Amino acid sequence: MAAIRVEGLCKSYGSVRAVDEMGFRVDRGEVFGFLGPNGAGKTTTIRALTGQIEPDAGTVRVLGRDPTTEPIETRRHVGILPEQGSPPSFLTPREYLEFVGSVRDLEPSYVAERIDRWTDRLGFGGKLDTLHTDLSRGQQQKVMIAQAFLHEPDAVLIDEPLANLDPLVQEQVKRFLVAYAADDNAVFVSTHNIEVAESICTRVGIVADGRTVTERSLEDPPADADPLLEVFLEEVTDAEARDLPASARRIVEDGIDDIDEPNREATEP
Ligand SMILES: Nc1ncnc2c1ncn2[C@@H]1O[C@H](COP(=O)(O)OP(=O)(O)OP(=O)(O)O)[C@@H](O)[C@H]1O
Repeated sequence: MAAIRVEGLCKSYGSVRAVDEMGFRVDRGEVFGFLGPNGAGKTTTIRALTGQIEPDAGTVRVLGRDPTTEPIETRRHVGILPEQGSPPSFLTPREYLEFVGSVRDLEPSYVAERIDRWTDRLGFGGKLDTLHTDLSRGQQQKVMIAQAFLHEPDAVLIDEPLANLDPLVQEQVKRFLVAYAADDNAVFVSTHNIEVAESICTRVGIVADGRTVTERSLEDPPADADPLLEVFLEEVTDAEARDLPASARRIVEDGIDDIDEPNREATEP
């Protein structure tokens, strides 16, 4: 059984079709990269995976549960790291992580051990009892990473995992994500960052215009495989071109220099 399965997912906001027949699956053992440009429908898909919105159509399953009908149970079993999420300003990291542990029905001694492990791993031990409001954005991101993994979930949904982190911590988090997936867990990473995807993902789905336009394994790629950036640009440009009227499509497909020049002589005074 796939850890995460999405089939024919559609979601509109008024007249905007944000997600249009989206489909992909993520198995245990994979770091799946959800790669797409701004407005491609990534956040909307994550909101469907976490039960925050009701799809107009399609099937979504996370660890065998339907997030639409079981949003709380689904969220209890997965780890979620939202892109814009920040811990509550009026709590310290220790208080917040203890709160997350109690919401997840974890034993206090287990939570204390997990807090120690995460503060060591990410190096915010000195800030455990400082109010979040007095932490830097990167330090707050570390706390958010710790909360997502506190209960050792079988599947994690991560939006831009390395935002605001310094290069050293980025490297540590990347290695951790790879090792976490290798331990028979499913890691879903939504990102714009092709280098991040290339360095940690076993497979990527390129998303454009509300759907997965192509998927590609990054494990043992053939020597003549096109670079991921090239594939990404080509797929995204193609998807954008499909939505344009014919005249504009020619500009996108041929490049602006290849468009026939209007007869300047005829129009110039
Ligand atoms: N609440 C909303 N109301 C109306 N339109 C929305 C809403 N949320 C998203 N959209 C539209 O849906 C489309 C997909 O948005 P979404 O946020 O899912 O994209 P995204 O891939 O996460 O983009 P980004 O990388 O910029 O965060 C966009 O055209 C966006 O303008």
